[in-house]
Amino acid sequence: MPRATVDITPADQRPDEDPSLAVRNNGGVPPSVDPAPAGRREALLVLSFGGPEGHDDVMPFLENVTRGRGIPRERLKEVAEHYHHFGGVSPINDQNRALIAAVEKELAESGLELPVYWGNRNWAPYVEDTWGRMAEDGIEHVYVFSTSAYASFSGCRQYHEDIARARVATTFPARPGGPTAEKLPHYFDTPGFVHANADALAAAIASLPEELRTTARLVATAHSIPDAMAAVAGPDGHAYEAELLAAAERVVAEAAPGRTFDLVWQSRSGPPSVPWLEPDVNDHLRVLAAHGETAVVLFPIGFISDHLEVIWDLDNEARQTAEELGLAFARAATAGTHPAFVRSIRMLVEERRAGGLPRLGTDCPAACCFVAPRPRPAG
Ligand SMILES: CC1=C(CCC(=O)O)c2cc3nc(cc4[nH]c(cc5[nH]c(cc1n2)c(C)c5CCC(=O)O)c(CCC(=O)O)c4C)C(CCC(=O)O)=C3C
Ligand SMILES: [Fe+2]
Repeated sequence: MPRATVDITPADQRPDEDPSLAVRNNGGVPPSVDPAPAGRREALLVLSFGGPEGHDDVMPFLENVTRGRGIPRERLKEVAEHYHHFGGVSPINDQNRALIAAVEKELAESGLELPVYWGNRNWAPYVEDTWGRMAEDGIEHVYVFSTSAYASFSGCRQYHEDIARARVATTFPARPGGPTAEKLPHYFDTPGFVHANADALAAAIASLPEELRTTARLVATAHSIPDAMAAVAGPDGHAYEAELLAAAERVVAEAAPGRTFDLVWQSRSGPPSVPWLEPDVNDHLRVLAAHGETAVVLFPIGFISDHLEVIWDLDNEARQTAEELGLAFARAATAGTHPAFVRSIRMLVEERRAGGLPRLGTDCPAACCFVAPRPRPAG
């Protein structure tokens, strides 16, 4: 079970009244509960993290990611090395291109005529530029699919802020602010996302030597976040952990019914003095080995593609930890372009176009998941 060491700030004591926060939800345009008006020119935007495309991009990219967030310089140098191992190229960009191609095909096959655009927070194509292009193309409304399935500042609110920033930056005269927007809801519990992860978990279990398949410990992983960020995730706090737990339960129920699993955290950064969600996956493997476990299957449900945090932090670091401990090791793939996942993305769009009830991730309360940027030290 995830640890909860921080008091939840009750929803009614959070700064809901700050109007600037409300403006950041979907760029200040409330999503409609009515069906999409006929004839409106709409698009789908895949909004992602971004990643470097070569050695020279690495440091500027990392500075974009961590601006104002108090990550020590030493940590940046260490993470830069991870990227340099892969020629300075993050796999996330090609993975997003592949996802977009799969979604375009899915939309076309189901008769939904919706152009698909791509924009990132931290690297080209920047979402601000994409927004300008959508405005020029005459797009009036955009459904935003963010490449994170969960609540939290990093996984949800920051994407709302990206949308708001992009709308402010769009000054195209014929359409100031560009298209209106609605961010699609959290999708950790959609059948397609669950099924894609369950398929991958079953395959990873099957990759182990036969005698270990039924006894291997199943370990779900997700990006660690600061305790303070976890405490304010979702309208009542701790939604990041709760949603991950719910997703992992569904995935295990489908892939390995009746078996137990652990949920642990990876890729922590930030100064050691700041508490983040624990245990770390490597520490957890040590505990498992000490308790006589002989095999582990990691399934990184916190991510939707096998990007750097997966292929470095798990396939390299955690695998090495397991080897040192004598634990047999397998790692399940992420959802990627699994057809069931791609289908569920199309269904999210269809659901929003049909109107309907407010959903978390789309209709977030004003201060939901809000974490103030760390103030810079004076002087
Ligand atoms: C919850 C979460 C997700 C999942 C949701 C989502 O996908 O959005 C995620 C995804 C990702 N994180 C990524 C990369 C990085 N994250 C960093 C830093 C941080 N991540 C955080 C959280 C998360 N991160 C946090 C709280 C920080 C501290 C700074 C801050 O408070 O904001 C840093 C700085 C160096 C370091 O400190 O490690 C890097 C380089 C990449 C790209 C990988 C690639 O290139 O393939 C992806 C997809
Ligand atoms: Fe991250």
